[in-house]
Amino acid sequence: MTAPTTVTVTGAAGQIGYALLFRIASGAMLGDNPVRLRLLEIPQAVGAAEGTAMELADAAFPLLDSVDVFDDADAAFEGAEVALLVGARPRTAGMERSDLLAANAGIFGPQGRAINDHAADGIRVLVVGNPANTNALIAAAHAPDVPAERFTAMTRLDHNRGLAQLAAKLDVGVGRLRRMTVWGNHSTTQVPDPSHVLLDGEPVGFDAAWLAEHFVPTVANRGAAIIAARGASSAASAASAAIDHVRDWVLGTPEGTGSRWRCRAVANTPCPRGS
Ligand SMILES: NC(=O)c1ccc[n+]([C@@H]2O[C@H](COP(=O)([O-])OP(=O)(O)OC[C@H]3O[C@@H](n4cnc5c(N)ncnc54)[C@H](O)[C@@H]3O)[C@@H](O)[C@H]2O)c1
Repeated sequence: MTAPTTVTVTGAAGQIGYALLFRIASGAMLGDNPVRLRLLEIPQAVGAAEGTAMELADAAFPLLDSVDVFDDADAAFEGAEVALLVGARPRTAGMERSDLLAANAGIFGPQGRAINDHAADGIRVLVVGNPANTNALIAAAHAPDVPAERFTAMTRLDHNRGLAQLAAKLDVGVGRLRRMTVWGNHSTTQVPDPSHVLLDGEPVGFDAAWLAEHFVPTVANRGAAIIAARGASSAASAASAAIDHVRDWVLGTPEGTGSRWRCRAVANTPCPRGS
């Protein structure tokens, strides 16, 4: 039998955590591979995380090897091969950006150190908690023994939002589109870019005015639109994007989905046809 992969998830009792953990346990993230879940929460939320662990057990996932709950980062990251850093300090009313960064540095600095000292050698880290890019940088800076490219910040939700808008505009299924790009930060200043998008493998053009006036602002402001409609921030779609990000990173991108960059720039090998 294949040895289980150890996956650590922080913020496990939060709304993204609740949507994420069941999909990891089902095999949606790592395929037909058993998983060992290690959940990290703050002490006040450990009880809620234990409730989620009970539900995970009750779901009887054949691929779920074990679930353990911790309030100590060193223990939670022990042997981790994949880490999803979801828990973060949200910005509250009256909070300056500098206060937000300081509060998150107090979370992601120690977690980076714990990853450095306790995770498996091949650890892959996805930072979801906002401000995701800055938090990833902080975590990486505290893990000098882990190659920096092992720390990533999530833009996949913006990517998926872009694909959904394009598919609706073209009136096609999202699965027929490839090579969506998002430049910049996970924030309203991002630049979603469909200029390399292929429909069924063929280039497709979009009206410049539609892109500037509808597409870019819709994708960049989608988070706020979800909050306005739902009364809570994106959770299931964020969890789904995290699953997509890690699955493609660990198992490889589907054919025709941007492997050209990877095979040229990273592996320095010729790209397979159709990539
Ligand atoms: N990158 C993206 O595309 C994206 C999309 C949506 C949300 N987010 C961000 O993801 C984060 C989580 O969102 P949510 O809706 O699940 O929030 P939430 O408030 O429902 O849950 C956050 C959880 O993190 C926990 N937590 C706080 N500090 C922690 C610490 N030091 N260690 C472990 N756990 C800790 C909290 O107890 C809570 O259970 C937020 O920062 C949110 O802004 C990012």
